[in-house]
Amino acid sequence: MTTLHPDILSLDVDCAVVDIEGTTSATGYVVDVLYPYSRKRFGALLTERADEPEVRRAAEQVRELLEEPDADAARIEQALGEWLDEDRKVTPLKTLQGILWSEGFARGELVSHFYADAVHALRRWHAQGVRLYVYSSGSVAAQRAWFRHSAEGDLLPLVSGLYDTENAGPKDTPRSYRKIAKSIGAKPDRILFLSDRPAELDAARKARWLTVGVRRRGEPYYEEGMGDHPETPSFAAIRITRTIQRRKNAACPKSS
Ligand SMILES: CSCCC(=O)C(=O)COP(=O)(O)O
Ligand SMILES: [Mg+2]
Repeated sequence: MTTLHPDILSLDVDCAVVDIEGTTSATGYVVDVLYPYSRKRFGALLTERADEPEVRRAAEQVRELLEEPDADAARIEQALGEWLDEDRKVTPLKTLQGILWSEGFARGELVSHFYADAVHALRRWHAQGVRLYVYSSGSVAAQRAWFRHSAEGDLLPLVSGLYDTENAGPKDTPRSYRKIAKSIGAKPDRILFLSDRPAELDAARKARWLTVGVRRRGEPYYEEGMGDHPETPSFAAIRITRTIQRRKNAACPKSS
């Protein structure tokens, strides 16, 4: 990484992978708008749509996590509510939220939030030919709806692939980042990861990715800081140069 100006981070990479909550978008919006939206609807989803394969599979995963094989819909709803209160990034919770949110976005009841600097940078990098990916604890279905239904319009065409805790694994585990790098076909040192959470940045670095902590005032990890990762308060301060001659096989093909 080169420093052009004390506040500008200049990086030479082929791909950027972005976290959502706290990084491209405000945690407050997720917690204040999306979480109550799902909480109100879990009961009906678990009872009226219990036979849908995704709902059945998520309910089964909740029972496994609780180690309560006979947990009924009411008990599962209670557990989901507790995980929401604790903001636990548990896969079946995220799957069920993803079902409800994507339907809410499609009906026009929800519109996603992006920080303006993130939208500008994603558009700029995409125009430069930088391949963009998302890695979030929110399910792939939720991510797709989130990017499609933003206040700035449909941002989904900017991204080449979406990763979550189901198709990649937990975000604080280096193995998940190795899996993503393999899936997108990029060398780890040609991938930039942007996140608000130091544990995720640590895991990405262990997988030999480049990391930048996005440290926005008012976000939950602001006070904790980004450890020893380079940090920025805004995507506006990140320049992607791609000056190194592209090597054979260095391209990042499209993924899921
Ligand atoms: C569209 S994803 C909604 C946000 C969410 O539920 C979540 O868990 C995001 O976590 P992140 O990994 O993006 O910090
Ligand atoms: Mg985050």
